[in-house]
Amino acid sequence: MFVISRTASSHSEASMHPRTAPKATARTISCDIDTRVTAPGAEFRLQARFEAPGRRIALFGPSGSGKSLTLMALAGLLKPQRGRIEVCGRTFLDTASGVNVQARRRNIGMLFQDYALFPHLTVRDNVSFALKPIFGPLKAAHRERVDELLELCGLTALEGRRPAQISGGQRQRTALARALAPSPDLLLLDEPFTALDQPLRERMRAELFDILERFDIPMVMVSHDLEDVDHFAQTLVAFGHGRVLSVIDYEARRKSESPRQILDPLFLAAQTQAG
Ligand SMILES: Nc1ncnc2c1ncn2[C@@H]1O[C@H](COP(=O)(O)OP(=O)(O)OP(=O)(O)O)[C@@H](O)[C@H]1O
Repeated sequence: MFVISRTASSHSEASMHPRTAPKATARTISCDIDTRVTAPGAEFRLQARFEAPGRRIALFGPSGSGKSLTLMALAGLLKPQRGRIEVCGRTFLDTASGVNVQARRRNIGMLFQDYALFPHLTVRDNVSFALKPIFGPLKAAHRERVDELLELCGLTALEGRRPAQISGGQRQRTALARALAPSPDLLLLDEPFTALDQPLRERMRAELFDILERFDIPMVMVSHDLEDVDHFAQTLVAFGHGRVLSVIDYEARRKSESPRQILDPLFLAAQTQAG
C-alpha cells in the first residue's frame, strides 16, 4: 500500500509516500461498553463510553482507572459483557446483535510496554512473524515490506540479533516494526515508552510520531505521562475509576492552555471520583 524510499540510508532519512490518498473513512472511535472483570477477591467494573474523533487519541487517567482494559476491548482481547465498539466506520462489537469481530480480523497493530517480543527469534523474524505463512518462506512482497520496515526503523544492521542482544530503544523499534508489518488500520499503544530512560523516550516519541505521520495510521495511546499525552494527543479521553470522565479536544485547548492547566484538573476529578 505504501512505497518506502529504497535509497534511504537510515531510518531518519527514509521517506515514505502513500501511493493512494489518505483513507477517507471516518476517523472516529466510538466505544460504549459495560463489563466486569474479576480476580480472586476483587471485581472491577468498566463503563467506558466515548466517541473520539481524530487520528491520535490518548486515553489518560490514573493507574487502575480502566485505560488498558479499554484498549484490550478495542483490540478484541477482552470481550465486554455489554456494549458496542466502532472503529473508523467498522463495527467490531455489538452485543445486542451478537457481533464480535475476532481480534485477528480487526487488523489492528499493538505495541505494549514490555514489547512482547519472541526472545528466541531474531529481529527480522520478530518483524516478519505476522506475515509468515504456516509453511514455507515469506512471499517476495512481504520480504520487501520487512526489508523496508527494518530500514525505516533503523534495524537493518541488527536484523540477525535476538531481543536480549539489543537495547531498549531498539527493542521498542522492533516491536513497532512488527506492529506495522501487516499494514494495520489502527495502532494501539499501551505505555510504549515506560521502559525507556528520559533521553531515549524523547527520541522515540519523535521517531514514532514521524512514522505514524508517514504511514497515516490512526492510533490510540494509553498513558498517564503528561509529556506523552502532550506530544501525541489530538483528542483526550480522560478516565477515572472505570469511567470516562470527559472527552477533550486537546489540540484546540492547547492553543490557549498549558498541558498542566488541562491535565491537572482531570487527575483531581479522577481522584475525587475514586474517593
Ligand atoms: N484480568 C483482570 N482480572 C481482574 N481485574 C483486572 C484484570 N485486569 C485488570 N484488572 C483490574 O482492573 C482495573 C483497571 O485495570 P487497567 O489495567 O485497565 O488500568 P489502567 O488504567 O490501564 O492502569 P495503569 O495505568 O496502571 O496501567 C485495575 O484495578 C486492575 O487491577
